[in-house]
Amino acid sequence: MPAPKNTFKQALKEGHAQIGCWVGLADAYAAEVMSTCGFDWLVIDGEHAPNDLRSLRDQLQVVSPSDSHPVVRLPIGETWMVKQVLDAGAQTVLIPMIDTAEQAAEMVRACRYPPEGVRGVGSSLARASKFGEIADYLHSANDEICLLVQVESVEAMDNLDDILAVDNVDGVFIGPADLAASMGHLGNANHADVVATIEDAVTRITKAGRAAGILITDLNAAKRYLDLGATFVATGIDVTLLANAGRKLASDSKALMV
Ligand SMILES: O=C(O)C(=O)C[C@H](O)[C@@H](O)CO
Repeated sequence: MPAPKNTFKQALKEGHAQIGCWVGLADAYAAEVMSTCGFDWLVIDGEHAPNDLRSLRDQLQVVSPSDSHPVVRLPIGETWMVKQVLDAGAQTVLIPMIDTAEQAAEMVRACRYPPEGVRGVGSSLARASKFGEIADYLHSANDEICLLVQVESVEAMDNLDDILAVDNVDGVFIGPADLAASMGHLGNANHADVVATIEDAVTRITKAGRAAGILITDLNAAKRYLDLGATFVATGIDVTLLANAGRKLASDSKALMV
């Protein structure tokens, strides 16, 4: 029995657009709620949400059985972190702050067992292999891992063509907030220069035959990027959805007393 088919990776290969959402409440119960919403993918955020390996695992356990594909974002691109989350059962990883082709190549190696890579062998202990039940996991896992790298700096944009030339990078995600900060527009991802850079990057990624992704909560902008060829587009954040809905209800409710 081989490693489970990564249907998200397959969808990106076939150019089928996937709509996703950020999951930052760092709680399995909340992640399970989000997995019932109908998103094609959910980012279990280990970078900006208060997650650790156990909470990432817990959320993988509740999201994996759903129709929403779990994508685990690491805090940073460290080989040992990739090893741990892949063993915990993540099949798709999102690596932030990738600025060079060398960094991207290092993450490719981290995702793959030897001889193609350096992923440590511990499948007999790993949830990924169903604790050894998947007898052929070691020889089938590489092809079912989906590596998404984030380009979100001026340096990354300068190096984008080199990053796109790295084999076995399955998708390139643009981080608008960090890109804006890197461009000198901290907090203003809607700045015309930032938007122009994003549109250029989506076009270049798509022309290179790679999957382009982004997180953008403005649905008009999301449509624009989908039209430019982006195929993994997240349009919301659970934390923001909850906070904004709560604030509006509190305000509307208090208005009843005026
Ligand atoms: O830079 C970005 O934008 C992203 O990478 C997404 C953010 O990290 C996400 O937390 C929303 O702000």
